[in-house]
Amino acid sequence: HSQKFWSLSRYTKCFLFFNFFVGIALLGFFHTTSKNLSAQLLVTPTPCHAKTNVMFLKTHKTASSTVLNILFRFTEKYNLTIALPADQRFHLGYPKRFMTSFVEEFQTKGQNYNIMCNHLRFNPSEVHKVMPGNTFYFSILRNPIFLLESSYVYYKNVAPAFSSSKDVNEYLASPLKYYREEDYTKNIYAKNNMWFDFGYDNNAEGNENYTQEVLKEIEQNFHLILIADYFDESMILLKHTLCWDLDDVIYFKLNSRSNDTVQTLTPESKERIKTWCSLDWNLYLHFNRSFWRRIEETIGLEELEKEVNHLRMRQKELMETCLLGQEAVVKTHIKDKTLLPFQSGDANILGYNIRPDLNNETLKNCQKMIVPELQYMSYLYSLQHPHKKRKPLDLPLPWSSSLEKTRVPSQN
Ligand SMILES: Nc1ncnc2c1ncn2[C@@H]1O[C@H](COP(=O)(O)OS(=O)(=O)O)[C@@H](OP(=O)(O)O)[C@H]1O
Repeated sequence: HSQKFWSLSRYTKCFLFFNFFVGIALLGFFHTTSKNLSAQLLVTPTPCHAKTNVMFLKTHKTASSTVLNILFRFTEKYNLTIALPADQRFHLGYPKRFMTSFVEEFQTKGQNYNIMCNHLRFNPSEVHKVMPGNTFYFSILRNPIFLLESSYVYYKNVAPAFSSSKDVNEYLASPLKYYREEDYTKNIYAKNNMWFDFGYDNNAEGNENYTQEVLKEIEQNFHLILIADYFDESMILLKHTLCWDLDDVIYFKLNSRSNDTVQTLTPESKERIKTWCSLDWNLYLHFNRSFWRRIEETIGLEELEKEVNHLRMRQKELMETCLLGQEAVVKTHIKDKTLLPFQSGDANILGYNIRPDLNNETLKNCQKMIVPELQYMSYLYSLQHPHKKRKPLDLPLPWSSSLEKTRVPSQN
């Protein structure tokens, strides 16, 4: 064969060589194209279904009211059922460990709730009786340094450890002077409050074995732990994990304070919080690490940044549409008193004013983004339990004045 080939004319040989190289080039082209195609098929996410059975453990002073508002709006948008506090209660029995009897109509509804998200102290066996088997469990943590300062101001009149000290720095200089374990139920805000909310002993000795065991248990009970200090990143991770739309996690920051009611922690105080609240500190460090690991393994940092930017753009757009002045205002500047957030301790909790020129539909959507927790919960309660006595809330609700005509919980 090789002899035959060499006896061919120069032109024929050139022609054959040319064909040979074109063939190789085409082969290479099709090979890479098909490789790209199959790679594309591999990375194209299989279409997912939005998860609608969700339990959120609402921890204290961790941006959890903002998450609650997101979940309340989601409940309404998809016509879901929600496990709300029974009778005249505003919480699901907190600080008692959760019991099914704290839920309105549990006896008749059984395991037929989609959402549960009001304050409760976690108690897995009882929570599991209320929520369906395929429920998604998540919660949120905040850096204990900022959390403790926020709690100090907000629970100043509730926790004896706080009310008996002058300010947060004085408290942290010698907490044992003010913190008495006998005041157990009222002092929960003054030491390892997140640990307590997850159902554990906030006064426990934090040895390595015990801490690791608790962390493992929390990992088994919860599918996701968000971090309030990276709230927007948390919302993107939540959206991806639950297969929700971007608009489902757009929010306005709720329950924040005026700057003049924020106390400045000294560097020493900041260090002391790490030891005084060492259980919470370890909890935070552990889940902050797993939060970022999860992001890297799923969304990736580059995509995360893109989506966080989208979220902020959409949030800005909605703030321009909805809000007068486009920012939170102090309580005395809130014009519509039905939108006044609950005030507590030394904190001046901020609220919002809605633009006066909105059409009905937009007005309603905007109001839902800023209506404070107690008002929104009472509204959902009267919708889901129309035959029950209304929650004892003084404030009529902006979009259903006929439903709401009852009295306020006392403000301290
Ligand atoms: N989106 C977002 N990002 C970051 N931080 C936020 C957000 N929303 C609320 N917050 C801050 O969370 C604090 C209120 O927490 P909670 O709503 O959990 O409080 S409560 O326990 O329900 O009373 C409160 O903290 P402080 O202002 O330090 O008190 C809020 O400012």
